[in-house]
Amino acid sequence: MSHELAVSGLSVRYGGSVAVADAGLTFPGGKISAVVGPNGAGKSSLLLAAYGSVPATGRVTLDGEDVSGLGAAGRARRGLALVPQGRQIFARLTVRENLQVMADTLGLPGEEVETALDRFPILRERRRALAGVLSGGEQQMLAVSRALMGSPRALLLDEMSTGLAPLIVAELMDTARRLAEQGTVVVVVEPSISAIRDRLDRGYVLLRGRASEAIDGGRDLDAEYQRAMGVTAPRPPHGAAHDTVSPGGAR
Ligand SMILES: Nc1ncnc2c1ncn2[C@@H]1O[C@H](COP(=O)(O)OP(=O)(O)OP(=O)(O)O)[C@@H](O)[C@H]1O
Repeated sequence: MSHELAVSGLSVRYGGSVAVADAGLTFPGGKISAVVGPNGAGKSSLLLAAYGSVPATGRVTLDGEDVSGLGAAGRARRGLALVPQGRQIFARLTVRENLQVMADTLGLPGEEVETALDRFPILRERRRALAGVLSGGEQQMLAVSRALMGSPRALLLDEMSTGLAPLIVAELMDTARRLAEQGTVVVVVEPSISAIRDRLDRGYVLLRGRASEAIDGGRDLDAEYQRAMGVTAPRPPHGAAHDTVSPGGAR
């Protein structure tokens, strides 16, 4: 079954400043969607608001069910999962203990911990290691595997690829693709998608809290983002030379 996550009229305010302004975005299962925007555009705020861990106005629906009235724990139990920026694993617990905490939180049986350890071979190998001593890529795999416990309907990945080697990013994107093929909603949020654009199906550009229309195709999404940031000149008329301007306009 293919799932769907949608937000409409979603706004996030911190005191007097607006981080997300009246956003309306739809994330269908079966596809890898991206939200791309520069630092401070409101990407994390958007994800956290969808997940229910920052106060927001507007509506969030999962498979048509309005979950706006639920907190993060309630939304997690409905099948929404978030890998937050910075991963937020428990550094002083072992890999296995980190997974056990999630199993306990969601009331899952012990076998789920074994399944989570098997999701990436390195996790089983390092199951007794303290999570704090894992490499960045290993920590990200732990965070992703933990988020997948309980088979969520929608997985939100906040800056998953930051600081990771291309091979690790490729492995994580393979996992994302397998999930999407099973109908799971997969949303990746990144300040740059140049390295992964061929792995993306669609997405939105977010600038100063405002989202674009949905854009199909990772390459078109990246091109639109570059254009919006002033990195690439608008596509010239047919037959004319294609100028590339300096990236000085980008933040
Ligand atoms: N807890 C907070 N309190 C006050 N302002 C905040 C808070 N969190 C974020 N902001 C502000 O909201 C705006 C959007 O921040 P947000 O972290 O959502 O952007 P982002 O696109 O995820 O940025 P980055 O790529 O740097 O992580 C920024 O101006 C930021 O300073």
